[in-house]
Amino acid sequence: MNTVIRSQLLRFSVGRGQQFRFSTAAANGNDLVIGTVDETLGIAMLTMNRPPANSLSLEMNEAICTSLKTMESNPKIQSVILSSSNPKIFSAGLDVSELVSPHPDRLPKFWNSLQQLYLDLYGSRLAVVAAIQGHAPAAGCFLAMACDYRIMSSGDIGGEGGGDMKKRFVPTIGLNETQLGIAAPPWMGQLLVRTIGFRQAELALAMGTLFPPDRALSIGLVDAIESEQHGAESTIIEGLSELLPSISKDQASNPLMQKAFKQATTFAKIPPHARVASKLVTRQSHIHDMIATRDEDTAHFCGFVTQEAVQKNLIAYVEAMKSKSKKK
Ligand SMILES: CCCCC/C=C\C/C=C\CC/C=C/CC(=O)SCCNC(=O)CCNC(=O)[C@H](O)C(C)(C)COP(=O)(O)OP(=O)(O)OC[C@H]1O[C@@H](n2cnc3c(N)ncnc32)[C@H](O)[C@@H]1OP(=O)(O)O
Repeated sequence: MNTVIRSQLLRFSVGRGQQFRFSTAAANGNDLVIGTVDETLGIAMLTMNRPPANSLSLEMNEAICTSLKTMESNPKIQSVILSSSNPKIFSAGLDVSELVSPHPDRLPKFWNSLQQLYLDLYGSRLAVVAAIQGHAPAAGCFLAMACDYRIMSSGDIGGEGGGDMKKRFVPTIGLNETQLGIAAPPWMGQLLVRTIGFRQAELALAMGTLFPPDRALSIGLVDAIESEQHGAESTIIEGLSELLPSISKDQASNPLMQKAFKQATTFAKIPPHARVASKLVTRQSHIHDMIATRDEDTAHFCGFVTQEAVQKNLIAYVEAMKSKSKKK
């Protein structure tokens, strides 16, 4: 957590399938985010790459924002696929270690970076397609909701275990904050209301419901579900392989990724001014409300998270998470 990460754009080359990367001084030496662009098709791919769970730290939030802004600054790019290098986790939401015994200077900075991520993603001029291959709890769900289109994996046989005892892998999505003893911030909760409607959101927020793919589809939390059983070589779509970063090349025959690619291509063909104007019609008021209450929201968050009772819940939650992971 104390590792200082320099997030700096090293190389941004455009053209078919060329990549740009973020240099990070993280202990594991990994790039937090990998971006690729294809100017001919007008689409880009932003792959989250923060093992083990793509949780959102201050540096991760900033890396996503910087990457998105860089893509936006290229007038030839109209849409972007937001994906994960982890085939089972889209994003596990906020990095809980940012919330436990937080440093008083870092906590507001962290929250500001999340607010900025919301503003940049929800208000992006680009059409963003979320390729949700795995779990998307809490702020992972928020990330997906801030996109323009969501495609979720239907889950598959053979996700875990081996031989005849293979278990079915079923990813889930939702704002489960109440299960952690915290509440989703108002703007995040409102995003759920805007996505699935008042009553469904009211219930889901109170219960902290994590929805499996079929339920997420039926309530409109995602727009499509797709199997991840890789198709035959012949079903490979031109351009996708080049757009995938080198760590995800095996995803070219993944039907979910193919669907995301087709959707991004469709978005890229819509006259951009009309598409962006229509996006503002539905999103501008929510963005303005958030900006107007931003400082208040930060103060509220910092006050809420540092309460003794909340810290106690969070510590117990993190311990349970770690012991579950150790038992595997
Ligand atoms: C009344 C007034 C209200 C006002 C409100 C005002 C302000 C609001 C206040 C607070 C709002 C705060 C908002 C919070 C939103 C959030 O996002 S909180 C984070 C919530 N995230 C979760 O709960 C997810 C936890 N993780 C999981 O459930 C699972 O890991 C998974 C994603 C389903 C994946 O499961 P799987 O079995 O595949 O993997 P593991 O569990 O073994 O995990 C692997 C590895 O990853 C680490 N990890 C997982 N999640 C996180 C995380 N969120 N942060 C950090 N690290 C995480 C896990 O520990 C394992 O690591 P390892 O032990 O090193 O292997």
